[in-house]
Amino acid sequence: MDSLKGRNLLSMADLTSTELHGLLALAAQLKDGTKRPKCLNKVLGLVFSKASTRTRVSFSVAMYQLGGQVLDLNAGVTQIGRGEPTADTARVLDRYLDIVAIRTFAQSEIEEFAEYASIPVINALTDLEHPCQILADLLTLKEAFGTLENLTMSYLGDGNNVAHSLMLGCALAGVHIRVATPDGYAPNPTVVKQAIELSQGRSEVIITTDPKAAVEASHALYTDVWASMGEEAEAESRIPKFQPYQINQAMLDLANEQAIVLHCLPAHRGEEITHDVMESSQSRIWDQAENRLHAQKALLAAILSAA
Ligand SMILES: NCCC[C@H](N)C(=O)O
Ligand SMILES: NC(=O)OP(=O)(O)O
Repeated sequence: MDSLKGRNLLSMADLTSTELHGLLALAAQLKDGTKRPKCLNKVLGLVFSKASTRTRVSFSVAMYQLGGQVLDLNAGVTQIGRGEPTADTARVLDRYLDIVAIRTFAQSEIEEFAEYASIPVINALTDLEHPCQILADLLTLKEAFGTLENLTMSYLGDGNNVAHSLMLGCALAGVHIRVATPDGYAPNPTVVKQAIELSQGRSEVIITTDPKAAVEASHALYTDVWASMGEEAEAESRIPKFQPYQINQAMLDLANEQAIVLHCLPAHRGEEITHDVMESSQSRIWDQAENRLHAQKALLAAILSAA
C-alpha cells in the first residue's frame, strides 16, 4: 500500500481501483489479525464540526490499536468555533499533528485545509461525501459474498453524501450501483458523471426514481436518513415524498434471496427502514458499523506508511 503514503482522502475518487481493493484486503488482514502494523507516537487530530459516534470512536480506537494517539479538536473546544480561518488553523495544526480527519459542511473547507497543510487530510464526512463509510460498506459486502464481482448494490433514499461516495466506491470496485431517489433528490450530476467515468465500463451506474426497479434481484439494499445533518428543518416535510423508498420487508422480498441490508447509522426506524428489517437475519448493519474500525485502521496504516 506504498502508493497511499502521505496522501489525502478527500473524496472516494482520490483512490484508484487497485488502491481500493488493496485497502479492503488490508482491512480484512487487520480484522483477522494476520497483520498488526504500528504507527507508534503518531498523532491523529479529529476536527469535527458535526456530531459523530461511529466515525469518532472507530478512528480513535483504530489509532490507539496502531500505537498512536488521538486529539479531539471539535470546533466547540478550539478557536475554529470562534471563526479562526481554515487556512490559519491548517497551517498551525500542520506543525503539531501527523494526520487529521475532518468532519464539516462544505467540501471546499477540507480542500482548503488540505491546500494549506502538508499533513494527510481525511474526509470524515462533508455535505458532499463520506468516503470512510464506504470503505466499511464494501468490506461488509465482500465478507457477505466472498467477492465483489457480479454484485449489485441498491441505494434508496436521498441522493446525499453517502449516496455520492457509494456510487464512486462501487464504480471503482466494479460493483453495479443503482440509486433510487424521489424527484428533486437525485445525486449531484457531476458525481454521477464521475462515477460513470470511474466504472470504465466494468459496472453499471443507474439513477432512477423507481425504487422497485432499483432493488430487483439486488445483492445489497442500502439506505440512509432522509434528512442529513444540517437539513433538520426539512425532515418532517420530506417524509411523505420519501415513504415509497423505505426499506421494508416487501422491498426486501424483491431483492436476491441472499441480499443483505445496510445502513450507515444512525437510523430512524419507521422512516427510511423498518425495525423488523433492521433486526432481520439479512441485516449486516452491526458488522458494517464494526467494519468502520478495520477499514479506517487500514487507511491510517497505509497513509502513515505502516503497512
Ligand atoms: N452518520 C452518517 C450520517 C450521514 C448523513 N447523510 C448525514 O450527513 O447526516
Ligand atoms: N455512519 C457514521 O458516520 O456515523 P457517525 O455519524 O456516528 O460517525
